Amino acid sequence: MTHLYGAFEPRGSDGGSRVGVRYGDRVLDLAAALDPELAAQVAGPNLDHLLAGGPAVWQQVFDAVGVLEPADEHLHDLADVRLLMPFTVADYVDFYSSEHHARNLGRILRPGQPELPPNWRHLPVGYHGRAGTVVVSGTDVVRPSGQRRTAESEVVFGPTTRLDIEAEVGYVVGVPSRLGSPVPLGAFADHVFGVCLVNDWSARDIQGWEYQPLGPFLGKSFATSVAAWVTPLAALDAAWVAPPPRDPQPLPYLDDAGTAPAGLDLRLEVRLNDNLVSVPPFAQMYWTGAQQLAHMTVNGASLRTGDLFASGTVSGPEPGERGSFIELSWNGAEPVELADGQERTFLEDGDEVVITATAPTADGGTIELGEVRGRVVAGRD
Ligand SMILES: O=C(O)/C=C/C(=O)CC(=O)CC(=O)O
Ligand SMILES: [Ca+2]
Ligand SMILES: [Mg+2]
Repeated sequence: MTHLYGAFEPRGSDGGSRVGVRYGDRVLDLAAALDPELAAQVAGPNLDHLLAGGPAVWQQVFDAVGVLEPADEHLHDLADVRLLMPFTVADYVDFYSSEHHARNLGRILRPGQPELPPNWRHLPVGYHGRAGTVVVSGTDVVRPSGQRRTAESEVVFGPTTRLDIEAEVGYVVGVPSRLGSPVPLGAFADHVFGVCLVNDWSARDIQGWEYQPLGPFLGKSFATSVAAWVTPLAALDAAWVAPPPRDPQPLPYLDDAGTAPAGLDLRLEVRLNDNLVSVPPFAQMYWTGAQQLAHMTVNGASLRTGDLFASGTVSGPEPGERGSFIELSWNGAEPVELADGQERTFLEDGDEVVITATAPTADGGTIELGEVRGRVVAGRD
């Protein structure tokens, strides 16, 4: 058993979608396996009902899953099911909280200017994304078309020539909050159910032309992939680590000095066509999920069940720890070598990207988060 929760539908059945827990290469029909009272908490086609249940219910289900001895009849081979979106995405926010990523992008896109914008160390910079185009792992990603400006300053339209990934970790909100009531740092675990891996696909040429002054728009809204599996915070007890030191000290609503460690020691791996191209370290993120949540609601903006907020691209200090190809290839100047003698700057049609991650456990082992996988297919004419 692993504590990975998702939604699945047995192939060729008309029984519909339901909540599943991952057992190796099988998936357990959770509602069928739990006693009726707890089963009611995981009712429905996906995790939405469980998410709304709140921390006491989450813990009850987690504990029950931990001691289940499921009957074979409730287990389905992964090969015989279709994995679906694990929850209904309400709002989607994406942050920019890796200092290494932000500095790299500053150097690449804004040479001659300070690497970090002046606000960066004072608040977790973010933008609102497009919830309706968040897709489950395994969904093909159609190469988007859009406007871009050529090196000769001509404005043209066509398929992106600089399609990229962003390896990220997403937080899944379960418990809503009231409009007008900020969620303080200490209330993070009252609202957030768990995490899932995210690939924030990005068309760098579209993005570079459109993004000033209001930020990313069509260059990122064509698709964002999430893992089919959500890992509850309860499974990450041994993964909390102190985030890097902050300078300057954040304003009080963001100041986590003296709180329990709020960084997460997740180790990501990014593969392109089965080549390991990067190992981004999530423990080094400057701003934590709790700070992102506090910032996102400090103006009184409310949360809804199913809100997804992503960390921002995870990049570490080393070249092999960068979570995007614009960084790995340094804007195309240094192609990434693949094992078969091929190289890549940005993605080609047919390329498949898989992001995986592990987290430490109390006994010195690791658990795996659910992967996020996506293949690029040619744009439609
Ligand atoms: O620095 C920029 O202009 C652009 C940055 C990004 O595209 C990154 C973004 O989406 C936020 C992140 O993933 O960190
Ligand atoms: Ca992003
Ligand atoms: Mg996106």
